[in-house]
Amino acid sequence: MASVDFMKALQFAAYKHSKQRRKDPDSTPYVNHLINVATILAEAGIKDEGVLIAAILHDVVEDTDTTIQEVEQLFGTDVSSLVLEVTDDKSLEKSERKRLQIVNARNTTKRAKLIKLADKLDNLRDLRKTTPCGWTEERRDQYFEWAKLVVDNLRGTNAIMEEKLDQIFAERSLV
Ligand SMILES: Nc1nc2c(ncn2[C@@H]2O[C@H](COP(=O)(O)OP(=O)(O)O)[C@@H](OP(=O)(O)OP(=O)(O)O)[C@H]2O)c(=O)[nH]1
Ligand SMILES: [Mn+2]
Repeated sequence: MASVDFMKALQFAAYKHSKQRRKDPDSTPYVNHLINVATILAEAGIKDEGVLIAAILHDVVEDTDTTIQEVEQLFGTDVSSLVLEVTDDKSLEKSERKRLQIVNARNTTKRAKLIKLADKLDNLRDLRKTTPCGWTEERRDQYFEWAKLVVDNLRGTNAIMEEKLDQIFAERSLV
């Protein structure tokens, strides 16, 4: 059964991301991505509550006005440190952020790696269906190639998610 803390995280994230939409043609509410990431983890056998809560909150600092301090006050240090580990530094150039994701993936804690794998899996599932609004085919292809490099540095973490990611990479002949 879902805990009070998990439901509070979902409520908080739904509120904070309420004005955001995904970049797909249907402009799916952003919160669907957060629910998908937590669902992927649950289906991969993850019962660690801190990981599931941090999955719900994984984009709240990167993509809303929420600070990491606010996450810490509301959800504690365990969750906030996980969220921090999966948050890109938006003050850096995009190319640098993307490079750092590849490099830093290896040194991330195992629990943060789980969230990163689930995040990439959901984003790649979306990309497999449609090209995000405003993206060229080339940008979509580059995302697959970049995601493969990140995932390669997250391996040995969860066989179920890695298998699903490998299927997607194989479909696109990225091996
Ligand atoms: N595939 C896909 N992605 C979408 C869609 N709508 C929003 N996004 C978000 O866009 C991000 C990927 O786009 P990029 O252009 O590479 O990254 P940027 O947001 O940092 O500029 C992902 O951020 P993220 O979750 O923080 O992950 P990451 O890719 O930065 O690791 C993803 O969640 C969509 O319809 N499809
Ligand atoms: Mn995400």
